[in-house]
Amino acid sequence: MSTPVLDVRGLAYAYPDGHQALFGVDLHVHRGERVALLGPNGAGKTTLVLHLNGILAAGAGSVSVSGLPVTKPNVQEVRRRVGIVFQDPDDQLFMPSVRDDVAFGPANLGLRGEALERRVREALDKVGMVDFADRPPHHLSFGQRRRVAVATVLAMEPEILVLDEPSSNLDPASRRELAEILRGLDVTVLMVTHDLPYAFELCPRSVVLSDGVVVADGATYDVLTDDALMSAHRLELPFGFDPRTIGSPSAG
Ligand SMILES: Nc1ncnc2c1ncn2[C@@H]1O[C@H](COP(=O)(O)OP(=O)(O)OP(=O)(O)O)[C@@H](O)[C@H]1O
Repeated sequence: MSTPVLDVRGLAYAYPDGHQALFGVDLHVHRGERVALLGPNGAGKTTLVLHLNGILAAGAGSVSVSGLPVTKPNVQEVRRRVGIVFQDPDDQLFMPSVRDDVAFGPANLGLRGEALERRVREALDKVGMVDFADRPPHHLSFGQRRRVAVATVLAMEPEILVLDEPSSNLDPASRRELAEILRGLDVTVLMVTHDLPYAFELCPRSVVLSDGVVVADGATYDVLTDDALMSAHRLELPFGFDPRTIGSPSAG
């Protein structure tokens, strides 16, 4: 099989106060996959994500992105390859205009002039925000800001897009629109979420992390319909949502 885009092996991590958050996590994500990372509060999902672009350094084990180890000397290239969209778009948008925010990363990589303009336009086009290029980000709705945050990451042409709770704080229409955008992207996706219907809709595969350990890794349908697994790890389907009555969504 090809080199995984994301290859996490035996990853263990303890915070400086001694709290052990990850115990030997293995996770392999291949090109084009969309994978949901599920698990109760405190499972270690954020801790894992912070290792993917070198914000945290592995205590034991390793993380590689398309064969490149996530280590200090590689951190700049790793951060181009791993695009993380954090939960709060305001953590990612700080320039006077949408265009400037989306241009910031590629300009840092040395892109200029028409090449930079094109990169920005393409990224905004992917999230349906071209018409907002001249607007100050703080004048946009929350849902629009989240889409711009996704564009800032796409403009780096990452190998993997990591999304932390992408559906949080979105109204139903914005939630659906973002799902359509994400489904249409030609990029590998790892999505951290407590929104199990969103995981079901978007990600054919789910990985469940609990107490710092991977306790399940398989088809999202199988994970969400495994009642013993779900209750053992405090995962609950919202009232009225039953994957069995919907059936497996297409992987497309
Ligand atoms: N800076 C820190 N120092 C010490 N312990 C921490 C720190 N950050 C997180 N933890 C602990 O590590 C464990 C994993 O936390 P983490 O934030 O990775 O979980 P999570 O799965 O992302 O949770 P949530 O779903 O609530 O976002 C928790 O027990 C948490 O209290």
